[in-house]
Amino acid sequence: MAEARQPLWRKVPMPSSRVNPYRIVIILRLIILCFFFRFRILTPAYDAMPLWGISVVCEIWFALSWILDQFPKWFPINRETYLDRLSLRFEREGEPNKLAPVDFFVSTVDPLKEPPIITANTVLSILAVDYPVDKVSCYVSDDGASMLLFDTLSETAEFARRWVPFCKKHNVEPRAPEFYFSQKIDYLKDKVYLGSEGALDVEGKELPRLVYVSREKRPGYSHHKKAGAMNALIRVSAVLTNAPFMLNLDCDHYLNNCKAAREAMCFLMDPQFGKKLCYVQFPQRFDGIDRHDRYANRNVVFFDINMKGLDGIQGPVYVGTGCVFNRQALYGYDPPVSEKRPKMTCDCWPSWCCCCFGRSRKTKSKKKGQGSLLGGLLPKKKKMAGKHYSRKGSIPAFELEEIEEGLEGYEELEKSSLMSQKNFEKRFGQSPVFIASTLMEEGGLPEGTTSSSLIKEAIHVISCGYEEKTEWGKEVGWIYGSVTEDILTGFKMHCRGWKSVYCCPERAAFRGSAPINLSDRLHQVLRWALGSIEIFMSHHCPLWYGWGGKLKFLQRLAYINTVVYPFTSIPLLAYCTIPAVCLLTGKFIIPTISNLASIWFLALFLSIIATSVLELRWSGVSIEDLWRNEQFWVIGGVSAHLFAVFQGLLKVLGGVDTNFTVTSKAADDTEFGDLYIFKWTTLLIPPTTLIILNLVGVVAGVSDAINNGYGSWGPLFGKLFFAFWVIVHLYPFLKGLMGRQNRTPTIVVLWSILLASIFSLVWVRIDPFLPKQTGPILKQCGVEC
Ligand SMILES: O=c1ccn([C@@H]2O[C@H](COP(=O)(O)OP(=O)(O)O[C@H]3O[C@H](CO)[C@@H](O)[C@H](O)[C@H]3O)[C@@H](O)[C@H]2O)c(=O)[nH]1
Ligand SMILES: [Mn+2]
Repeated sequence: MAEARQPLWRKVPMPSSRVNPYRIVIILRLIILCFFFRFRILTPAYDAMPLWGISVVCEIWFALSWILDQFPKWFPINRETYLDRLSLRFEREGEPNKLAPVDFFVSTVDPLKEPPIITANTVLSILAVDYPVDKVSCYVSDDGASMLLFDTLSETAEFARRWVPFCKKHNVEPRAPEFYFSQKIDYLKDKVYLGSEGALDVEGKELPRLVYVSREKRPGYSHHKKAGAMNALIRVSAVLTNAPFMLNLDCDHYLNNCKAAREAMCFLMDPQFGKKLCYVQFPQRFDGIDRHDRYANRNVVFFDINMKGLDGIQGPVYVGTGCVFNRQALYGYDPPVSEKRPKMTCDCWPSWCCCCFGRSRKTKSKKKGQGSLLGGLLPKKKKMAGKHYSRKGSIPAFELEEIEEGLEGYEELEKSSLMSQKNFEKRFGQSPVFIASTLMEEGGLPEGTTSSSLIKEAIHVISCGYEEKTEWGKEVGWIYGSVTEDILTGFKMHCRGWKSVYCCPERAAFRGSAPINLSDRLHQVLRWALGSIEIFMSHHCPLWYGWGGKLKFLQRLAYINTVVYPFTSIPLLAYCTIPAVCLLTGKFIIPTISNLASIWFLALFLSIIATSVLELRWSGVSIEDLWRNEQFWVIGGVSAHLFAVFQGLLKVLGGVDTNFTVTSKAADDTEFGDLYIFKWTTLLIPPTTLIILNLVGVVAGVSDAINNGYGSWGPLFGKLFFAFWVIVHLYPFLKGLMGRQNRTPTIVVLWSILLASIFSLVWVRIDPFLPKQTGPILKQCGVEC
């Protein structure tokens, strides 16, 4: 009994011996940065003002983006769950099982890029989940309305009758057949069970529900891609099963740990803490990535450093898959306010940290009536469900009293019910069954409904006109307006004051596939960056949206970072080009460097290295992963991100729409997206140009040094170092460009040759080996000549 009362999870703080040095170095780096900028700004290069100006602007941008990236990692934490206590508390012998029901959502759209067998695997892994069967329902959204998938799913359902009992009997992991059988183990070694009848016997044993959903689509209606598909699933599932929690997965992310749903319940069913949670996010882990992870597909730095940092503030961002939602949060409600007076400080250290600073001011200024959308609706709820709902939490207490006082006469009650019915329809659309379901906070279906009428209603709520003139996609459900609907949806919830939790069980909860070739990968980051730009240019931009709300300051910094990072491509490209330009024109951006100044340069480099090393130490990320991350930052930065910025501008200024190109899930993609050749070439040009520019710069530097002696070795070394940096960073890109994994369109090669010829021509014009040549390069040694 006492055991059952114990907490279901625990925050595991990072040891202070790890975090404190890390924080000290961050502060030092900030101070050094100030001195560095003092030097840079006070010593302009008078003969190369534009170059100097550009480089300083770039440096300032880099510093700002560093701050945006760094400070949300100030309070990293880990969490630990206790599954045994969960089942002690909610699964007592002889009593009905009290674990909360969960609706699983799987989305798929393109049967060619996402072969149905992948979805089938995911579905099987869900059906075999270690959770009470009557509490599991699996909804598959097929945006492609593919007959092939429909057939596959009916076969899958049939196969599940064998597969599920087999998994449970032998306790296998993972429960996606393809991945289970691809493990190199001798299945017959210690269990000879294939002949046993029991494993095949499914009679009498219940299986979880499996529902195939393909929403209606018509020309002339906007379908809002994945977000639209998810919103259709919210409504269908509300009508058919209405579990209070839903687990959302992309079709390729199968359940790798059959206890994943239980892990999430340790947080969501926590009596106090759970009520404030909008979702529990799991890290994304991947199969089938090349051993060296050339294109940083695993995103380890993001999943093991940034997300753990956010977990210590208001919670991880939602990343689109592997996430268990609280249904109430998706309905656009505010989290319940705790019974106690609102705390003036957060759990952060030190207590005067910026997030609390912002908050204590806000609590005072909170206006009456704010966030009380439901104020007028409360009586209706009471009437309909005959139960007191805790959504009271979202309404300031004094206001609630007012409402209750106003409810004296029955007439008034009727009137307000009518009003609220209207409000509900405005918000959720015209489905009485759906609206009734939203009031059942504990889940479950309204009484007196027949399954045939429910199915009819389910079809009604996925018709394409259903969302018109409602709040779906604006305040309710997955939010529309960006191809990275995930970031936007999570952001809105955090703005409302919800918290989220990052859950990293030892055995990865889910595993998915990632694009392995360069073209797919660049396309993916292009889409992500585009999504960010879309948010940046919308009214949901975290730079100005929701100030005065409940978004913590550091959390806001993190969200700002997620929408502005693509812009870094511009200074990055400029900064990478400047050295070559310097060498070609003989004008330098750092005219003279004093001993003191060189100390700031050195200190800056050292502190950059030190932060990385200390970050690796508290997170356990390997140096190789950090390196890949850095490399891909440059590769994506000078190509896909840059392109996204232009495409985003085009969209806003010219109204050119962005499309959602689904990432191929099959490991061996055969065709090279023939439709997108033009796009690809455009993407591949900037890095190619960059490399050529730098090679030219290096050659220029070498010949210059040979011609002019000792005087120019300094810039030459700088140049060599820089070329090394660029080449090392672009190495995986080059390999991808040349390698077999990626069939490069001939056009890219042609472009490169063309660019190379242009530069060679320029080179011939300024050949410093010719005696008495007074080309631009020779000017640089000035007096010495
Ligand atoms: O009209 C559409 C388009 C996409 N999808 C589904 O959306 C999911 C994500 O698409 P994918 O191409 O795999 O995107 P990734 O880049 O791999 O996905 C990451 O980034 C996306 C945001 O851009 C998130 O939506 C994803 O969940 C997240 O895993 C897939 O299941 C698709 O089937 C739909 O259901 N309908
Ligand atoms: Mn994916």
